[in-house]
Amino acid sequence: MSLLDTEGLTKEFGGLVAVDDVDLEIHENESVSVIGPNGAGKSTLINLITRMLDPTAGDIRFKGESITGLEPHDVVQSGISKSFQTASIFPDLTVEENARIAALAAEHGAFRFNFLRHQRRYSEVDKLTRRTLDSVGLLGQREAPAADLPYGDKRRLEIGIALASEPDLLLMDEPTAGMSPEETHATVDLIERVKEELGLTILLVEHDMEIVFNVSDRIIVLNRGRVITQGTPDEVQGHPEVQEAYLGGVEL
Ligand SMILES: Nc1ncnc2c1ncn2[C@@H]1O[C@H](COP(=O)(O)OP(=O)(O)OP(=O)(O)O)[C@@H](O)[C@H]1O
Repeated sequence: MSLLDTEGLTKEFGGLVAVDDVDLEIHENESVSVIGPNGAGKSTLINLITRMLDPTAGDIRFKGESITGLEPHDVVQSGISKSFQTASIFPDLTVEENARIAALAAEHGAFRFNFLRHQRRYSEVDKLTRRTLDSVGLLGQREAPAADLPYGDKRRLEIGIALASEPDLLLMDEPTAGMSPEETHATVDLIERVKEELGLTILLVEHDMEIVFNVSDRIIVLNRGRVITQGTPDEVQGHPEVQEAYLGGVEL
């Protein structure tokens, strides 16, 4: 069974069809990248899955159940998390405080219906905070104000914050945008490591083809809201429509 699938997923903005009748299937433990030219509908697709946007038509299923009617925080509780760009970090708080807030938010959902067990949960928040920082290699910097972290480490913290809810599916929208080559390498290594260690499934939107071809088991190509092809990196690389649509005919 697929972990996530969409059927006829469509989003219109006025007369513009940003996501057009998209059927996707993402399997457990896969790394899938969505690529396509500017305006192809990649971010809109991710925002539909996190329920930040309402679809015009179609259905989204996670672990076999429709999530199309859920609120965004219920989607997180169901096991889907998105690594937001710097917006999710509180710059005046320390790295540890940032991770703790994410851990608290994650635990809050779990103890919503069980207030008597708050006390026990606090030690779980401690554990989760520590594990979150450890998983992204930031335990050593836990006392630093988040604002003082180098850019690449800020992005690691965001990935950590997304991991605090212990998701099954991690969505990432251009995780290496604005990074130096060294930071990009470190982030790609981090993505691969957390995927292995935490048994994650990853759905990635990315422009950097080196990253896409390195980390993806499968690539989905969008153009004008429609899936024009999908397959392994090798299959997609040679596809004439991809070269035409995505690269304007330039060889990859
Ligand atoms: N909130 C919105 N209101 C109106 N139009 C929108 C909105 N969000 C996106 N669009 C339009 O929908 C289309 C798809 O946009 P989207 O941001 O999903 O593309 P993208 O593939 O992520 O592009 P990029 O690679 O440039 O980030 C574009 O034409 C965009 O202008």
